[in-house]
Amino acid sequence: MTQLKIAIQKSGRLNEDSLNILKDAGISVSNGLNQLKSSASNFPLEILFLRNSDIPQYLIDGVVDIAIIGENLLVEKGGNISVLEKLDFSKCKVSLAVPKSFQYNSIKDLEGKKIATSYPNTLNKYLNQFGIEAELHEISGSVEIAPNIGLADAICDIVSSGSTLFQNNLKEVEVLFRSEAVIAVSPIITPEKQVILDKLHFRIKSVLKARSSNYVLLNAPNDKIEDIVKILPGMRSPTVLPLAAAGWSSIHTVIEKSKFWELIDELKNAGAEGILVIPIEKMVL
Ligand SMILES: Nc1ncnc2c1ncn2[C@@H]1O[C@H](COP(=O)(O)OP(=O)(O)OP(=O)(O)O)[C@@H](O)[C@H]1O
Ligand SMILES: O=P(O)(O)OC[C@H]1O[C@H](OP(=O)(O)OP(=O)(O)O)[C@H](O)[C@@H]1O
Ligand SMILES: [Mg+2]
Repeated sequence: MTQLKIAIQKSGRLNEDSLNILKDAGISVSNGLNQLKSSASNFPLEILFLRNSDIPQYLIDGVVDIAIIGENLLVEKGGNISVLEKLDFSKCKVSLAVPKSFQYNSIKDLEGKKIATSYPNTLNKYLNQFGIEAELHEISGSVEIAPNIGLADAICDIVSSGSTLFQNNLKEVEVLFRSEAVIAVSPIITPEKQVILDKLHFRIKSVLKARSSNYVLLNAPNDKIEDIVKILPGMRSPTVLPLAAAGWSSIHTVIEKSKFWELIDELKNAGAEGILVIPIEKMVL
């Protein structure tokens, strides 16, 4: 039987969230300690646990069909790998940073400077856009230490909370790229495997939609229903059910988490009471 091959980071930031999204999509994967390969028991999926930095090449060569990987790494490695879906975790930036004492006004200030980075291609492309020539030093980790040990004048690396920059007395001056974990697809996926991928993609979209939405129930006097319904986005139209108490109804709808706090004051002002917010497990549109 044909199986789709997915690469997942063996250990590190992406590992747990990657396994969780498969689990939420109803796919059971057993991954014992130090296991490098596993098969899902209830879906035609083979899982390979690999080093993050090796994954783009495996995709290019078609050794794996898809992968869960940071988009920043795909951009850095190039190749004809497509992004099927952004997964809303491992959000970070690839940024340029300089020591706090560096009087930075524009990218021109980096002309001729030494820059330490784990992302030389991404950085080169960015500098070329502005016609800046700099001396790039490629290092694979702990990049932020480079200016403090006299190795570089600036760095280009991943920034998330900014605490590593802060601890090393650096300030972010340019954001080159905003990244998050994605499902990446090999350029040489077969039509047979594409059918399996379409099924997996459908499930993952349902998981992502559910993760970003809540089910909301509220009570309102009947004469306020019209005003409240106007405020609510809903999948199609909110459900309105009568309460046991005469003249009152319960209104049910789905609200995107990002919009909830904007809507709540409007709903209360329009007469909504007893608002309940419930997580959604899956959402199939
Ligand atoms: N501090 C961070 N916050 C959020 N996402 C991050 C952060 N650092 C890295 N990432 C994202 O997570 C991915 C994996 O990062 P992780 O630190 O686990 O591995 P790595 O250092 O890139 O590579 P390796 O697996 O070779 O050690 C990165 O490619 C990036 O997309
Ligand atoms: O803005 P922050 O929240 O501080 O995160 C940014 C840091 O996180 C990553 O390092 P990681 O811990 O993965 O170590 P590494 O250099 O070995 O990859 C990245 O390379 C930055 O150094
Ligand atoms: Mg890292």
